[in-house]
Amino acid sequence: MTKQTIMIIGLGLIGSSLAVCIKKTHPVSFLYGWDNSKETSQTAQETKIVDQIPENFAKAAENSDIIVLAVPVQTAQHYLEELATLNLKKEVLITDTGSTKQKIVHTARSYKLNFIGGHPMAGSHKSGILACDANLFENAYYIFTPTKKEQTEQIQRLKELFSGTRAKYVLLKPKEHDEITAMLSHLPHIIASGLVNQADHFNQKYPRAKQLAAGGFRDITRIASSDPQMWTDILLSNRHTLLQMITQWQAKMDDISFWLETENAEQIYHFFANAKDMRDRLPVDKKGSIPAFYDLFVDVPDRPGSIAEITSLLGKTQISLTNIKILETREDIIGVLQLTFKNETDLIAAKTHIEKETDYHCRLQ
Ligand SMILES: NC(=O)C1=CN([C@@H]2O[C@H](COP(=O)(O)OP(=O)(O)OC[C@H]3O[C@@H](n4cnc5c(N)ncnc54)[C@H](O)[C@@H]3O)[C@@H](O)[C@H]2O)C=CC1
Ligand SMILES: O=C(O)C(=O)Cc1ccc(O)cc1
Repeated sequence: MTKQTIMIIGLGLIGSSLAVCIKKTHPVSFLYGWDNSKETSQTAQETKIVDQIPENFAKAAENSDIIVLAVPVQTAQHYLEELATLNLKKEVLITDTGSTKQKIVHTARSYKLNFIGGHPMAGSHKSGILACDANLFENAYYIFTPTKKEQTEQIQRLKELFSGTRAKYVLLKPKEHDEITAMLSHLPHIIASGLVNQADHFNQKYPRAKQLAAGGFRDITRIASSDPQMWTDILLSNRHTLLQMITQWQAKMDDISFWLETENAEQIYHFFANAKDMRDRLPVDKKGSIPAFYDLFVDVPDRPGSIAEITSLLGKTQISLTNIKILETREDIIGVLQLTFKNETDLIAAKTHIEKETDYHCRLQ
């Protein structure tokens, strides 16, 4: 790739991870970064994730060959509006990373911008520049949503730009994209958060319920830890599709209620058997669409020194942690420590080590 100037707007999880991937494969390119958080901009500058945080947004955008919007989906709409008022280069190509595509593609078209919608289908329930990960997109799907045949050349430019992600590129129509992601990503987020909210209410009656949350509850609700603002934006921008899917979901729940009321064991069995069959046939590609972080949950007694004991144990073995969080700190009970690792090897090594050296119980979810 010839020397290009690229501007990344939004330097959170996705923007900063893309910036690192671009720099890796295109070291001669020049990267501007723009973020409305001073702290994030400062981190991006200090860690050299981008080459420059410009003082003047408009000048930097006008100087860019490619502009990547990696901000929340509603914010991306406003940036398109602003970009449309600038004197951008004639050949400038604008793309985004948002989780929904119809609205943004429509807005870009209304401003006659040279725009291709993009969506790297990998991420995490973590956000912000501190979660930046050069391997985040490896083997994940990276969707582009061109609207015209003539956009082949621009798609090629983007494929080259993002080659360092090592993602698998897929082309979809914006509507197809929004329907598929509504089913496989947006509706599951609603259901996961709904379950947690219901359990929260239940917890008032049985305060120990939270502590007893079993593996299944943790598995299905992991994504309820995602950024609430990001998900509010996503839902509102895929409203019509989601309303239909929620209606279908409600009908499925009505079926279950009816089979329970009528004690219809056969139908209930089919419900589970059919789901098991489909679930067991899902491709085992670990990063096909989702987490790039590996969490270990350790039950620790609530006594001074237990957290330090674990971190120093891991320190001695050179297993590096990317994050540590205390999930439960109430006095009389055992606490849960959430340890996050960058890869599965570190996760398994840490689990084996902690279990060998202590009597703490470890769980993967
Ligand atoms: N988190 C995930 O797993 C995935 C997210 N996406 C999409 O990518 C986009 C970015 O998501 P993340 O990086 O996860 O979010 P994030 O919250 O980690 O990063 C967003 C960044 O945008 C900045 N920002 C917010 N408003 C701004 C404004 N007005 N001007 C400049 N900067 C602003 C924030 O300070 C933050 O650094 C969203 O549209 C999201 O739907 C796509 C795939 C996966
Ligand atoms: O961590 C998870 O399970 C996710 O669901 C991450 C994610 C969030 C938003 C997207 O548009 C794509 C992937």
